[in-house]
Formats: sequence, structure tokens, C-alpha cells
Amino acid sequence: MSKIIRIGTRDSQLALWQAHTVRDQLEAHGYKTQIISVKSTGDLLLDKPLYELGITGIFTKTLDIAMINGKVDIAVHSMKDVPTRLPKGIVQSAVLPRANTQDILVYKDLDFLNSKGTIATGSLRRQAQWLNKYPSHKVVDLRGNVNTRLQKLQDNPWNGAIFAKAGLERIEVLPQNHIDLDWMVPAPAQGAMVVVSMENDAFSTEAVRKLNDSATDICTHVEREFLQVLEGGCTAPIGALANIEKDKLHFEGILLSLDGTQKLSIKKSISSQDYTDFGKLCALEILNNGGTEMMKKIKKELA
Ligand SMILES: NCc1[nH]cc(CCC(=O)O)c1CC(=O)O
Repeated sequence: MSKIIRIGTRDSQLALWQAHTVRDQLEAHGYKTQIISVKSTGDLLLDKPLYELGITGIFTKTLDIAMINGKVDIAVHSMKDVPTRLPKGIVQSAVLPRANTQDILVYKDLDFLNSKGTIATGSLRRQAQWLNKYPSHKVVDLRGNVNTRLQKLQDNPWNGAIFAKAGLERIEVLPQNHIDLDWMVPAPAQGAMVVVSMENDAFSTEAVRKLNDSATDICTHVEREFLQVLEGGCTAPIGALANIEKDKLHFEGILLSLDGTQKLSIKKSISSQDYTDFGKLCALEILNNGGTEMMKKIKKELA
């Protein structure tokens, strides 16, 4: 007799797709499951830019509390939405194989690219990188789940909006009129799903552990460590991407000023066995090359 694993998720189409993927994989391993969906604070507070809310974990907090209160056994998240420090008692029990990591631009037509234009995104990282490449453009805030954001792009006089390709592919709403932004460094852990559980719940933690993909686990660890060392709890325009090829881990990290005029980046490779502390090493190099001053300025501007 095995108990039922209750899977907590947000109720957006993308979140449900991700929870269903975890359900299918757990059931393939012989576990019984049940999906329980909740509305998160991040989904309810849509009228303010994310960074203005001033807290990280706005998408995960409701599920953290449900899990701590024993309402669900595990929770599924887009890993990039998860704060680098988990609440006490909650552990990361699996990182699923990664999907596409890239950002894309969904556009109406592309003529604007080399003149003036208005781009919508709620992400400081996307805004800063866009303005760095297109200084004559304007960036406006855009919030809501993937479907809402696609609709808002249609309803407003903007030239385009930026999305994670993985999100649009998963729920099969990737429009023809998009281009891959291969020059844009994605958010740490973009395209990866993570499952968390209670540390003292050995049954659920061991079940979920079976879904872990070690290459994605290692790459997202390096990216999130880079983020954690740089920002220390605030939000900033930071991108990071690691990938493993044969036995090498390749890393790219970036920190920009909010207006995109300043940019610090790093590209480094190591043997993939030496991944522990590599994210930290890369972050310290950025901090020593002007990053400390840049982070100070960002924190002041956001306060
Ligand atoms: N912050 C919202 C969010 N969280 C995860 C994804 C997409 C899936 C992923 O990046 O893993 C998205 C949408 C987006 O950034 O366009």
C-alpha cells in the first residue's frame, strides 16, 4: 500500500502542464498522485511591476505554506521563479530535464527593430538587455501568465513582447511571428522545472528524487549560485546559462545596470566534475570587476 502523493501547483495553464508532467512521471514509477491547484499571490497582484512588489518568491510562497501546513506533499515550480534560498524544512528533491532555455520576441512586424519601437516585458533582466542592444527603444511593463501576456500584446500598440520559449512551447501557443533572441542571456534556471518536498517526508522526497536529471541539476545549481552571490536577496538584471558538453561545463553570466547602459559579462569553462562553487567564483569575478558598485546602484534605484 503506497500513499497518495498530493502535487501542489499554481492554476495557470503552464503550471498545470508542468504538474501533469510530474504526475505522469511519478505514476510511471508506480506512485499514486493527486493534483491540487492554488492561486498564488504573484498571479493575483497583476497591476504592479514584479520588482516593485519587492519580494522574491511571490509565485512560490502560497505553495510553500500549503506544503508546510500539510495540505500538499510536493510542489512543482518553474525553477526560475524559485528563490535561491528555500524556506526551512523544504528541500529541492528533483530538477527535471531542461527544455529550451532561450528568450524569444513575439512581434507584430519587424520593421521597428532598426528605428524606434516599444517592447513589453515585466523582467528587469530582459528590459536591461533589450535597451543595451536597442538604446532608442522604449520598454513597458507587462505582467500576467503567458496567455494573458500574449493577449495584452494583441490589445496594445506595442511592437513586441519577450517570452521564455519553453513556456510557449509547453502549452503549444508559440506563434509563427517570433524570433529567437540568441544574444539574450536567459534567467538562471530558465526552462527547468523543480520539484520540492518536506525534508522530513522521506516517502515523497525519495519518490521525487527518481525524476532528477543530474546534468540539469548541475547546470541550474551553477546558475543559481551565481545569482545568489551577486544579488544577495534583491532583484537585479542578471542572466546566467550553463551547459554541459562531454565532460566540460560552459558558463555565461551577465549583470547590467537597470537602464542597460552598463554591462558586465563573463564566459568560462571548467571540467564538469568541478562545478561546486563555480557559480560563486564567476560571481566574485563580476563583483571585483565593477559589479559591487553596480549592485549598490541598482539596490538604491529600486528602493
Ligand atoms: N516568470 C514567469 C515564468 N516563469 C517560467 C516561465 C516559462 C518557463 C521557464 O522559463 O521555465 C515564465 C514565463 C516567461 O518567462 O515568459
